[in-house]
Amino acid sequence: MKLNIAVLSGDGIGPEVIEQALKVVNAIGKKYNHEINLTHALTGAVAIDATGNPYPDETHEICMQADAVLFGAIGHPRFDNDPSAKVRPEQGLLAMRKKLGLYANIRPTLVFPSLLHKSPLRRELIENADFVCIRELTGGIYFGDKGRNETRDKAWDVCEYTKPEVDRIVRLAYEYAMKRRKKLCIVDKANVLETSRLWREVAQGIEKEYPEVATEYLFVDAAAMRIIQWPEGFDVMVTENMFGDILTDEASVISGSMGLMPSASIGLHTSVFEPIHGSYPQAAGKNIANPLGTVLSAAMMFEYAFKLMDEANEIKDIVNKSLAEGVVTVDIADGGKAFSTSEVGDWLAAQIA
Ligand SMILES: NC(=O)c1ccc[n+]([C@@H]2O[C@H](COP(=O)([O-])OP(=O)(O)OC[C@H]3O[C@@H](n4cnc5c(N)ncnc54)[C@H](O)[C@@H]3O)[C@@H](O)[C@H]2O)c1
Ligand SMILES: CC(C)[C@H](C(=O)O)[C@@H](O)C(=O)O
Ligand SMILES: [Mg+2]
Repeated sequence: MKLNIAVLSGDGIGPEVIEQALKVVNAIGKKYNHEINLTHALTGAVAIDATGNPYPDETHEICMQADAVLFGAIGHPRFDNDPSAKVRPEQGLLAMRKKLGLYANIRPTLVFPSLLHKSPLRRELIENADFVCIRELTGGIYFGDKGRNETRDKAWDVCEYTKPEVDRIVRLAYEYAMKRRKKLCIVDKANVLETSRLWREVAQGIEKEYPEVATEYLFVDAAAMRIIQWPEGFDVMVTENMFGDILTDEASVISGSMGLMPSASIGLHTSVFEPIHGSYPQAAGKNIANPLGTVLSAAMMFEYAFKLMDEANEIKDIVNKSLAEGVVTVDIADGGKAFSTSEVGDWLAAQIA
């Protein structure tokens, strides 16, 4: 098969983790006889430096033409520490999500048997945890009107959702739950927010169409608690944009490292596959970042974008093998030998060959 992949490495550790994922993608391509065509494009701080725009039109065109996008991470401390910056790397990520219509961000919480000891949560609490957060990705407070008054001593970010936006993501979550253990938790703040009351109203209508699915409604504060108190109680969770952002970083603690968590963003145009972590600037250029979240995002790309399950499963298997054999970066080395980012990538690719 011909697989045309747009590669947006971005900033910080982005290029380092993407390089490892590409070693794996190329090895899989070779083994399974796929023609892998990679087109690299700029986004984030590097795109601002080169073009003034964090998501240039040319990058968007490349993404639109591709079969899938593999995305590293964006963000740079020089913007994080400058509240008055007019253009920011994060705007590039948001523009990409909006322009590609990526309304559903699928973030599985992965529990690896060989890493149970790395989680701050007790083994018996997490060993059976297996849930997926479906995060709405193109609406809410991220995309509403934002601004300052003339004297710049008042600021606002408006949270908005329309019925069709809620309808499509809740339906997607129900369909997802139907293929799993048929449990759906709808996370909102309907006791306070009007947008959440719209979510609940829409969800209650759709709930009737899925009598086989056990539906539960939780307020986001209670959900945050439940994630660490009883994670195995969840199967599929669906929530709005910002709640999903925060809850999935929290859930990454269960797996043992933020560097392990993959995601798939799907919607109207080309799907994007990216780890949930950021550009981790403290580690940039040091060859220490964990590449497995990006490698597992590549596995999700084979599964969701190309429907190539053998390839996806082989990637997941070799990641499990690397964890079991201790071929891991410092964040999960647990005092044992820590391999560099590139050594882990080389090892994974060599297993496939
Ligand atoms: N999707 C994205 O591109 C994305 C996501 C989150 C944050 N950001 C941006 O990244 C920059 C840094 O943000 P931050 O520090 O809040 O979040 P971050 O995810 O970059 O890092 C938070 C912490 O997670 C751990 N971590 C993250 N990635 C890791 C990896 N691959 N291996 C091992 N440990 C890892 C580290 O302990 C790190 O200190 C900011 O500019 C932010 O806007 C981008
Ligand atoms: C960098 C930021 C805009 C982004 C988000 O909040 O969506 C990030 O935290 C993520 O989770 O992908
Ligand atoms: Mg985030």
